[in-house]
Amino acid sequence: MLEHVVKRYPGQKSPAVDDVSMTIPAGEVVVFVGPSGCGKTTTMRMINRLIEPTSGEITIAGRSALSINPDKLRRNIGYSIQQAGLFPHMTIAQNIATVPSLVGWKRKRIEARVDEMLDLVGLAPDQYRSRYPRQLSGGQQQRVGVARALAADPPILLMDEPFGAVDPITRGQLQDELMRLQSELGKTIVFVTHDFAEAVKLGDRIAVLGSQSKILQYDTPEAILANPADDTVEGFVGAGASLQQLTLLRARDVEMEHPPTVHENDAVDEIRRELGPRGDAWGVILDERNRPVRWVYRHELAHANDLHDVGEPIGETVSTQSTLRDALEALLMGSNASTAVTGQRGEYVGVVSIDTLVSAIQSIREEHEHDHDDSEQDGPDQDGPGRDGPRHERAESAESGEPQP
Ligand SMILES: Nc1ncnc2c1ncn2[C@@H]1O[C@H](COP(=O)(O)OP(=O)(O)OP(=O)(O)O)[C@@H](O)[C@H]1O
Repeated sequence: MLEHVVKRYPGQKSPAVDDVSMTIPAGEVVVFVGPSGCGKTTTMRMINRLIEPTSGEITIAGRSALSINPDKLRRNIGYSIQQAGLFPHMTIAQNIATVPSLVGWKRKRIEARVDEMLDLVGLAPDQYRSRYPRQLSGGQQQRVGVARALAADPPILLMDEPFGAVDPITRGQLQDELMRLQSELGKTIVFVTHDFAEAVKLGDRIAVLGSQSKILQYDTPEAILANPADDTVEGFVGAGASLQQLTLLRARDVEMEHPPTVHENDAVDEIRRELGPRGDAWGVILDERNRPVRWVYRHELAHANDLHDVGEPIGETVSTQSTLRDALEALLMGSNASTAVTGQRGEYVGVVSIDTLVSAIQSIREEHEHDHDDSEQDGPDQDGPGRDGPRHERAESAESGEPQP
């Protein structure tokens, strides 16, 4: 918890951080987002006392951070930064072992922990433990940076633009991985970025900061997207707000549509009957294992004798775990204004149409229209669409193999 925290750098007229108060809930990911130079890094570094506040109070689990020896404090707070900040002259294993060695772990325990951490971040220990940082790609170095920050199992993790220096694809992968890790570890994470989309993806809560770290809005991503506190926040959220809202919901969270279905081997008359006389009616053709294969339109059936010969390929499908953003992308690549949704074994479940996507955005917006003022105290709304558990579970990728609802 930060209370009236001020940081004034020597020789500066105005403080870099001016009177910031906020509570960071345990076990959540809180993202500081704001323009360059607004004081995000300064605010974050005061939490582990890499920077000493000029005034104000910082308490961690009820204890004043200023009363804890700074070295001890920092050993309990993992820290990872842009470009990983690895020690170039030390091997990957030595880098990861930094804090465990400092706190006096036995050699065997450290070795086991290094391998466990490498596994956790998706790097084969045999291959990587003896390499030096320069022998790794940027993305791999970031992974090691995260492994090092987690090595001594600190309850709190500070991450300062940790994925800022990698290409967009690697960045997306690292974000997915962090969400997977967090769903296992449940750390309290403070994450700094200037990328609002990254904040939406990773944050349970986002603090939008203005100059001198003034908190312009501190709320869930849903609430900020639906109801920016003022013009500055709105400008920051940007024109992509509606699209970003689609990353907050999964296909399984919305009511899917269920057009008529037919199996390839069924008689053409069956689907004719189901679709009725309207030429623009359409349905879904399934194969013998119930996987969706083609869209079929009523007007194509006039002279058809066999369902193997009609329809348009369905192309990209999404799973019930996929986000609505994925569904939109699949929809835009296909021929029908709908995306077929499949279950764990690829079996057909229903379709998400463009109308479903539009109404999902509308319902998020309406839900947050009136609760904006008190949402800071209330915490996340557990009943709303998409509030089906901690955010990191909800937005995880389709590969997670979670049981279907
Ligand atoms: N050691 C320092 N001495 C003097 N001024 C500093 C120092 N560190 C930062 N500042 C100033 O404090 C302000 C906030 O800097 P800070 O690095 O916290 O911002 P930031 O939001 O993290 O920026 P960025 O996104 O560019 O990293 C800036 O105006 C910066 O110039």
